[in-house]
Amino acid sequence: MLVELEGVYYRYPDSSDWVLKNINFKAGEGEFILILGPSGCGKSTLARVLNGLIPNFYGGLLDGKINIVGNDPRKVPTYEMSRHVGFVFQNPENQLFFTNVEREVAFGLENLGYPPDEIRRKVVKVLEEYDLLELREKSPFELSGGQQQKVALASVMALEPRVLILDEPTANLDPLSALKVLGLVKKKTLESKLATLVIEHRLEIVLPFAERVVVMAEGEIVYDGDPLGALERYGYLTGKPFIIRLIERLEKEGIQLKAKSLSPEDVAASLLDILERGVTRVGGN
Ligand SMILES: Nc1ncnc2c1ncn2[C@@H]1O[C@H](COP(=O)(O)OP(=O)(O)OP(=O)(O)O)[C@@H](O)[C@H]1O
Repeated sequence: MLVELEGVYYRYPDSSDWVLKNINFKAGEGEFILILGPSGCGKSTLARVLNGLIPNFYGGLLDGKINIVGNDPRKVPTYEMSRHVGFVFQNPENQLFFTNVEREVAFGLENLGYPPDEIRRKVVKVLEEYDLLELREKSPFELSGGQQQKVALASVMALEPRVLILDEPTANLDPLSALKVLGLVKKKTLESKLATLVIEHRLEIVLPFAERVVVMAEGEIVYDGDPLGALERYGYLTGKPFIIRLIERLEKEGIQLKAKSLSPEDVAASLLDILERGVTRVGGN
């Protein structure tokens, strides 16, 4: 397991009650997990526990068993945690500081004391991987929202973290850029055996990538399971994604899709199967 939380409670220095209550959560290699829940339920607070900003930066009272890639954030400084846990903020502008993309990506590695030639090698590799090599001399602030998001992601990925947390990664992106960024993250999660946690409201875009959904409410985890179960119980939290509305609309017509998952590939395969075999209506109107 890369992440193990057992009976975790947390309160900020000025909170009147626990903000996280009895959190039991594990995440292993290659998992892509979507974290859902209404505003104020504790999603960002949970992310801060995982990257060590809680308690190292925020203070407060943190209780319970915590193991993040073999580390307890209460015993390890935040910069050391950043080696293991990559965190991409909702607004990438807030984590970009330098006058060119290359410097931006190199910064974290310099901070961790890597030798210059190793830094150069790692920077080029990550810039290539994220299709940013041509933009290496540009200021991150001249780039589009999608490109900035990729630079923020590349800067974090250059440190080769085992756990990746994305806080509303698609908030500033058009749907196509959002799909591209998430596709890249999903690929990386599987290839490098990361545990990736995505906090996101735009279910429509993230759901097809997630095999596991965690729903939080008032500081507790109230659901941890497959995406369909989460939608059945908590669909009202965010509105149903397009793909679910499509499946329900077809069911109304008596056409049942036998998709293995909600990924566009599986839904398309199921639709093609129907086209090939012809429609067999079951009930419906
Ligand atoms: N720095 C802080 N100091 C004190 N209380 C805080 C702090 N940050 C968040 N809180 C409180 O902790 C609770 C959980 O907030 P958190 O930001 O984790 O929720 P969230 O689910 O991420 O919300 P959103 O979706 O709006 O980002 C809320 O009641 C919030 O007011």
